[in-house]
Amino acid sequence: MANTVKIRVPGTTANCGPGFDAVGIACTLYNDLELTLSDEDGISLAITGEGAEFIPADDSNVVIKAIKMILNKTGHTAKGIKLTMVNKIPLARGLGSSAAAIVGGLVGANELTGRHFSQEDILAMATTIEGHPDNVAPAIFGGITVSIMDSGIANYLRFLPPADFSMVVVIPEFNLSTKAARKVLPETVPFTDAVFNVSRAALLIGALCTGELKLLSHALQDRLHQPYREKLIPGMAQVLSAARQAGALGAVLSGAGPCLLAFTDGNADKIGKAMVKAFRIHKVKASYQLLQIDQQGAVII
Ligand SMILES: Nc1ncnc2c1ncn2[C@@H]1O[C@H](COP(=O)(O)OP(=O)(O)OP(=O)(O)O)[C@@H](O)[C@H]1O
Ligand SMILES: N[C@@H](CCO)C(=O)O
Repeated sequence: MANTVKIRVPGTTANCGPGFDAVGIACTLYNDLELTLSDEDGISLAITGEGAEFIPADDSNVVIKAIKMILNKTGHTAKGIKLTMVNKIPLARGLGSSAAAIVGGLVGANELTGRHFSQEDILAMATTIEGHPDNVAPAIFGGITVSIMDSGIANYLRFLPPADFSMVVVIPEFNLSTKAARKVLPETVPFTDAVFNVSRAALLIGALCTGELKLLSHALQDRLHQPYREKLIPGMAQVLSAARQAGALGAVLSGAGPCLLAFTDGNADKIGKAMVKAFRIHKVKASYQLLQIDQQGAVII
């Protein structure tokens, strides 16, 4: 007995400035997975593309963890897992590589074991593995998502904006794990900073829902995580400022970094080049890509 499924999962950009651990956007950058469950004992893994040389081939691999979670919950008897991955999402750069890996494993295993779980169940399982819902929600549902945790349960809102905008992501040549980027965050923040972020996060969702893109210059501001993470990314403030000067609607740290992301309704190449140049001044090699919002989330292909 062997059955196979192919899954495509988008990368995601989380936080979007003030929406720390809550807001996420699915992006047109994808990992492809092919999963086979069989009676033959053992795990076999073939990875090409981003991070192929760093991804573990044992039970510590988050895709395998995700698959096993579904097998355990369904009592499925498969002994063998064969996985082929073609990765386009760079690892540990702030574009949701771990969320895509987890969601790919869950969606694929769910498909092969009889679709016992809804997308909401997948969100709950993915959040348990990832630790926070802001990347896994858009990886599952596509579009823009706002997620909250209530007594350990993830709830979400998913929407598409009425106005067109693109995202210019600048990818530096070094990586930064989410774990390391969370270690620099404080346990408490000043009340004024909390108010600063609550007001901007509310404005951000309002601006995106109504298409009032000119509000993004205010709405993307953040005091909860970016100021603390700046020291981990040489030139971060200058690269974000270069994006704004080149005409971006606003610019932020993507996820936990180190990628930096500019929102734009034009001038994408000018913005990308200005950001890469500003990184270069700080001796950081970087490249840029133009991304749109992915509307589908994870799909079986
Ligand atoms: N395709 C993959 N297969 C297996 N494991 C992966 C894959 N992609 C990422 N990972 C795991 O996830 C880790 C990176 O996750 P991390 O949360 O640090 O960064 P990220 O998800 O890329 O960025 P962010 O969460 O800021 O968007 C890798 O070191 C690896 O262990
Ligand atoms: N909200 C998460 C996103 C990265 O996983 C963080 O900023 O740490």
